[in-house]
Amino acid sequence: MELFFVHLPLMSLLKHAIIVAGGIGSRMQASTPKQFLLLEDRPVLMHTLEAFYSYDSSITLTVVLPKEHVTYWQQLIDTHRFTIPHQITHGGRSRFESVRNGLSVIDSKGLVAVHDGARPLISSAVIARTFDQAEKHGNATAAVAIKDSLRRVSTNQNHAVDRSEYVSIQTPQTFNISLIKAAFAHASHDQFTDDASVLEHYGETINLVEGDYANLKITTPEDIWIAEAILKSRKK
Ligand SMILES: Nc1ccn([C@@H]2O[C@H](COP(=O)(O)OP(=O)(O)OP(=O)(O)O)[C@@H](O)[C@H]2O)c(=O)n1
Ligand SMILES: C[C@](O)(CO)[C@H](O)COP(=O)(O)O
Repeated sequence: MELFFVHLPLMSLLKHAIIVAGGIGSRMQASTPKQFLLLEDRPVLMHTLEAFYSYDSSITLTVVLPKEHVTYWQQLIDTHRFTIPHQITHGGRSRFESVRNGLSVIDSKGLVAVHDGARPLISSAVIARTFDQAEKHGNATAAVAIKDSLRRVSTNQNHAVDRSEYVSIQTPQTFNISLIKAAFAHASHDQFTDDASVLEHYGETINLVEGDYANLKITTPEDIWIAEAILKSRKK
């Protein structure tokens, strides 16, 4: 008797992204939180959402905003005729709390990319890399090699350290949803500066993938000029 095997295509897991934009941007020293500042013709946060939507228009987008800026964001949506679908939830006092709030409104299984709203230049290639690797390993975090020399500083001294032992961590940080929710539920404090650290604290090994130097985090005023220069160079 002959047996026939039907090869079904592997079903891809459902994709979500939480875009955290719940901070106040104190280091930018602007009157409006940096995620709403104009980068060329539209707010930083719109560039970020467009990047995820152009990676995959079927992705579910959750935006975390400071509660007191939700109305302002809705006005910006009208002004800029912004049509990318997304749900909104409120931020917390720390980035950790904002991500946790974002996770709490996602009730399906699959993969979730957590990304800083303040990283508007993220490429489809880096987003894809984190989703592909998270599908295989349960988590994937974008990282780049350090370009500067590094020194460890203490009160009265400083010492050179070997920079090849370090990488600079970016977002997206992409996870199996059940796993990252369990890690956030288990966390004993809210001072984690990123989500991979929350998962590591839960006992998992972090899987690094190649990020992109252009995926800068808008943090201080000159970052806006640099981001605009990068956008301009992409149009050439
Ligand atoms: N309570 C917070 C703090 C930060 N973030 C978001 O996390 C990302 C990275 O944080 P950071 O660059 O530090 O933003 P801010 O906290 O806004 O900036 P600052 O530290 O200069 O005040 C940003 O997109 C920011 O909006 C957030 O959603 N909720
Ligand atoms: C998540 C992050 O962007 C990875 O580099 C970074 O840790 C955020 O840190 P911040 O102090 O909130 O800017």
